[in-house]
Amino acid sequence: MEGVDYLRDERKKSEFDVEAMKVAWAGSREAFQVSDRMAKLVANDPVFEKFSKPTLGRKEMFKNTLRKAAYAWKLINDLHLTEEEAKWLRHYIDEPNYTDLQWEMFVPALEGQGSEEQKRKWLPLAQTMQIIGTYAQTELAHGSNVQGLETTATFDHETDQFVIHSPTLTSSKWWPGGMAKVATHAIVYARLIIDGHFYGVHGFIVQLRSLEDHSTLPGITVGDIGMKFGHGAYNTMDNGVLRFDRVRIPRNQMLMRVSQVTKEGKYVQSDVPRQLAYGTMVSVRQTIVSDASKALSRAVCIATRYSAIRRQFGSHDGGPETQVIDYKTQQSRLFPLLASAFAFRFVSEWLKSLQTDVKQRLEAKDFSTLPEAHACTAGLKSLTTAATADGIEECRKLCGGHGYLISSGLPELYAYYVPACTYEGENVVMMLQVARFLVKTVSEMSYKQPVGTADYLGRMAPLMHNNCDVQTAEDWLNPSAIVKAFETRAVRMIVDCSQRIAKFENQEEGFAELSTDLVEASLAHCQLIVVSTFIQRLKQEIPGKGVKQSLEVLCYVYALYLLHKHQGDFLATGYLTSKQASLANDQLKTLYSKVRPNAIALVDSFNHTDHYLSSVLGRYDGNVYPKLYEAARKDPLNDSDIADGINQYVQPILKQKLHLAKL
Ligand SMILES: CCCCC/C=C\C/C=C\C/C=C\CC/C=C/C(=O)SCCNC(=O)CCNC(=O)[C@H](O)C(C)(C)COP(=O)(O)OP(=O)(O)OC[C@H]1O[C@@H](n2cnc3c(N)ncnc32)[C@H](O)[C@@H]1OP(=O)(O)O
Ligand SMILES: Cc1cc2nc3c(=O)[nH]c(=O)nc-3n(C[C@H](O)[C@H](O)[C@H](O)COP(=O)(O)OP(=O)(O)OC[C@H]3O[C@@H](n4cnc5c(N)ncnc54)[C@H](O)[C@@H]3O)c2cc1C
Repeated sequence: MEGVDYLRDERKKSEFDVEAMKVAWAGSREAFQVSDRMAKLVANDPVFEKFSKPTLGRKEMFKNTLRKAAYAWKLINDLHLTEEEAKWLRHYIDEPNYTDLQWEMFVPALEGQGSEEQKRKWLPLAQTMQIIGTYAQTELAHGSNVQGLETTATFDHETDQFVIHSPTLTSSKWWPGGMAKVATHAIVYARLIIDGHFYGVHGFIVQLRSLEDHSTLPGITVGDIGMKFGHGAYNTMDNGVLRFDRVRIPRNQMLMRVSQVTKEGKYVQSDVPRQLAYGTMVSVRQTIVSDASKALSRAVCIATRYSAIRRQFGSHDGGPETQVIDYKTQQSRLFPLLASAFAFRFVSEWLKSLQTDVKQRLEAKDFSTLPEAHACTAGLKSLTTAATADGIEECRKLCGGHGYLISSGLPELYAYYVPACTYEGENVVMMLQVARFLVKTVSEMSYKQPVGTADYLGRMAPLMHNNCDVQTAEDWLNPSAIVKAFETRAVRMIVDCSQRIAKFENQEEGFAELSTDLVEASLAHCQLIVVSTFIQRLKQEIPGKGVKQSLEVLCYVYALYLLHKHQGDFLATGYLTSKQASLANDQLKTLYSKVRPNAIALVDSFNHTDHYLSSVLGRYDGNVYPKLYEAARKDPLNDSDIADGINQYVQPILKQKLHLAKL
């Protein structure tokens, strides 16, 4: 039997309706149709071919990506694609480039932080790509600490302009995507200075390049920061360095929704919180959570299909060896990742709806849910990107030696994905933001009832004193037992930290001293959100034979896997006995055997095309070995029998050996 037959047999074992599961994964039939249409459009167009990418040099690779981006823009216009379709099209092209910054950061920054007048002027230009923008916040010496940025924007009363300046080497903008070679404009974050007084960091629209010939404008020095981790992965992007030598911009190019500077040089703070200036980061963090489920599902799809094809050991009387997916150890590494992909998918949908709600409230000047939205996006961004990056690497290992080949698709995916743990808020820094929110919530509870994702903190008294009543492994198949365990663990960890901080004379010192425990407490809170969201999702109607039941199994796998992984927390907080933790682990193993017959169908439900996976190991048809062989044959080193350099550097050594032998 060949891999093709193995996957065919696997698909026959499925206990649920795969087409209905595709819809559940996508969120709705309409969402499925849009993404499916765009996936096929990209997969079937030779312009978007990407198998040659690993063999290209940096310049060729960059140019190739520009070509694809230009062609994609043409398609978007020629085919009158909707915003949603265009987003999926870019996603499936699967090559980081300047348009990510244009659509995910530059346009949202204008929308979220521009005044109505500024939006009227700049948005049509950006939305039609008459200008191309980037988001220039991070500097050589400061990224996480936004208030520590050094670039200055000094108001000049006489000319009614701001003077944008890089006073030091360390103030050079460093990292912004698309900035080195493509962006014509940037939203530059700088210290606003009026009459020698510092008014905080604000965003300014600055033109970098001529719209006529693309040359850099006077006073601007811009370039690429150099090659990044992984060959093809993120090197299609021109992350840049940028310096300003007293570049002048009109006053009305400071983003003025949150605060304004008048012609007279007066600083006016609107009646909106200053944190709204960080709004772009909040919205992109939500997109990053959604992207995590896509990246993880991609890696899991490859590792699962390959695990069903790969056979090692266990052959009796010349029969076939065991499929590696049947090893319990393989299942215990793979199936929690499969469950995590679904968990992240559902939590990202929930986060999107939370954000829509916050946006509507902000328009009505209700800022009450902003801190929670910030904590949720920061925390979930951190949780999902860390788990996804680790998960991709685990999938690579699950594929044994072949996982290390570029043709497996996994090394490139990892290298492309792993910076998500750093960009848009370094993950530990983000978890500390969650901790601030939680500690503050606890400290305010005497006069303010916690709501939303923190509402369980308001049920502190019972949660602090109850004990788990699970007695059998079966008892763990109960959503309320699971939620209670996660709530109790989180509440006890948060309260413990809060009480210990309170003992410090200086609360900031206490926070710093306890920061490692606080990060763990924040993780517990975020895991509770993901688990609860999964459970809530299952309370909704989910059509299709066996779909809900399969998702229920995955939900339990996700929750009990976390419980097992963090059993130290659960035991230390005293809610569980070691017997109950061990029962959870027993149940987890039973659940793996329920996932097993459905594993291939579950990864088929992601609806990933072979083009998107770009993996010989993860091919839909399972024809792995012939295609691996074929891919290897195509390596440039195999172009000729005697490679360049052999005659020059190897033959002389061999000949020298002969000479020595004669002596
Ligand atoms: C193409 C491949 C990628 C595909 C990925 C797919 C999708 C993604 C799409 C696009 C991305 C594409 C490429 C990636 C591009 C990357 C871009 C970037 O990385 S841009 C730069 C991002 N930089 C950061 O995220 C910096 C992180 N730092 C911060 O956010 C802040 O400095 C920090 C750490 C929050 C601290 O801020 P500071 O003002 O000093 O705050 P305080 O600690 O004093 O807090 C004051 C209060 O404000 C609250 N706060 C902070 N932030 C927010 C916020 N965003 N919203 C609301 N409230 C906020 C904070 O909690 C404090 O509240 P209290 O006073 O305690 O109540
Ligand atoms: C691929 C990529 C693309 C990017 N694109 C952009 C872009 O388009 N625009 C842009 O402006 N920026 C961009 N960035 C920059 C990115 O946003 C920053 O790198 C990120 O915010 C982290 O900041 P940092 O580099 O200063 O890390 P640092 O803050 O220096 O982190 C270094 C270490 O210090 C720790 N640390 C920092 N502060 C604390 C603290 N208070 N408590 C405890 N530990 C702490 C961190 O946990 C980390 O371990 C990009 C970065 C990458 C990698």
